[in-house]
Amino acid sequence: MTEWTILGAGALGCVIAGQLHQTGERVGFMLSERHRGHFHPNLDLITLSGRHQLIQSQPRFPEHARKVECLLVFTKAYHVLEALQELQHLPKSTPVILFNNGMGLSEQVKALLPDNPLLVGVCSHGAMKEQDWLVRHTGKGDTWLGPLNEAGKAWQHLIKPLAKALNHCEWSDDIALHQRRKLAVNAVINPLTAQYNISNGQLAEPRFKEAVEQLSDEVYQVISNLDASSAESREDFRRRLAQVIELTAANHSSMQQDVTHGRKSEIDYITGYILQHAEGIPVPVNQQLYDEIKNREMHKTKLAAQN
Ligand SMILES: NC(=O)C1=CN([C@@H]2O[C@H](COP(=O)(O)OP(=O)(O)OC[C@H]3O[C@@H](n4cnc5c(N)ncnc54)[C@H](OP(=O)(O)O)[C@@H]3O)[C@@H](O)[C@H]2O)C=CC1
Ligand SMILES: CC(C)(CO)C(=O)C(=O)O
Repeated sequence: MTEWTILGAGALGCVIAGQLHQTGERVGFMLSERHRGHFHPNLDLITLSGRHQLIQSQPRFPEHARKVECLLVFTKAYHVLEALQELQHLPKSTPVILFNNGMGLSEQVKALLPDNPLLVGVCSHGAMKEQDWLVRHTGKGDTWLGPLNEAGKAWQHLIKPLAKALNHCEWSDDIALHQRRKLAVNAVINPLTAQYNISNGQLAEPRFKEAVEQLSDEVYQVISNLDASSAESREDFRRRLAQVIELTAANHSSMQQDVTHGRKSEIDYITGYILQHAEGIPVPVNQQLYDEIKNREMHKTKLAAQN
């Protein structure tokens, strides 16, 4: 049986590890330097039903990379390249699956790991880290898996154990389509909730109607222009967006949480991707939100450096 190595033992990585462990899969964590020399308790996962599930796992560090059989990457988008670069002994035959939100990393990962089978996972489960090694599964979702390069196409069979563990996992030869659709939703919900410091559900209030409409129109135009042949209709996009807002109404988006806690956000890979691919389509609301969130990040970094 293949062992799944989770690179990025944060909220989502721990939830997926817990789900895999529950169905009898072998799971290991590849940890960051921050954890070296520290005590590693068992992972405590609070399931959707509120039960505590303790997961025993062998901690690994980059020098153990040659033993990795299948690598699932759950770091934030801005840590993916750095985290992969540390795994110098990763076998060329090991499949690597990227689960980060946002887009714009594919070409750099392909250049970094030209021989490995590369895949993308698009996952809409919800997860929240309550403290180190205490993680809550906050919502069930779908998972799509697909190839990022030619070698990745041979790994379709991975969907079977993933579907068993995660409730749903389907293969898509056009995984970029699923990435773009998720990006479009994130590009509306995340920066607005971060900027106004609100929960996802508050976006449905009348005071945000105009902002949501303007931003979703800009995002829709840019995303549909990327591949007109697979574009959904504007109405379908609006319906899907409203559904996510409703289903995650009580949640705070990842960007809202990052910005309020003074952490770096994934804005460069979400709104930044929209700005980079606008190709002449006017995107003033995206630009304004991008500038404001980047300013706040810069201000927090300066304050942290002074302290
Ligand atoms: N949380 C969610 O509900 C969802 C998240 N996503 C996406 O999944 C990705 C992960 O999100 P989330 O789990 O919330 O993020 P977290 O910040 O909770 O977890 C990221 C983890 O990556 C670890 N990490 C960073 N650099 C390295 C490294 N060099 N080596 C090993 N580990 C490293 C961090 O380690 P440490 O801090 O311990 O050093 C941290 O534990 C993001 O792209 C997010 O947008 C997608 C869908 C839902
Ligand atoms: C779907 C959404 C907006 C749920 O909060 C999300 O993916 C995120 O917060 O990054």
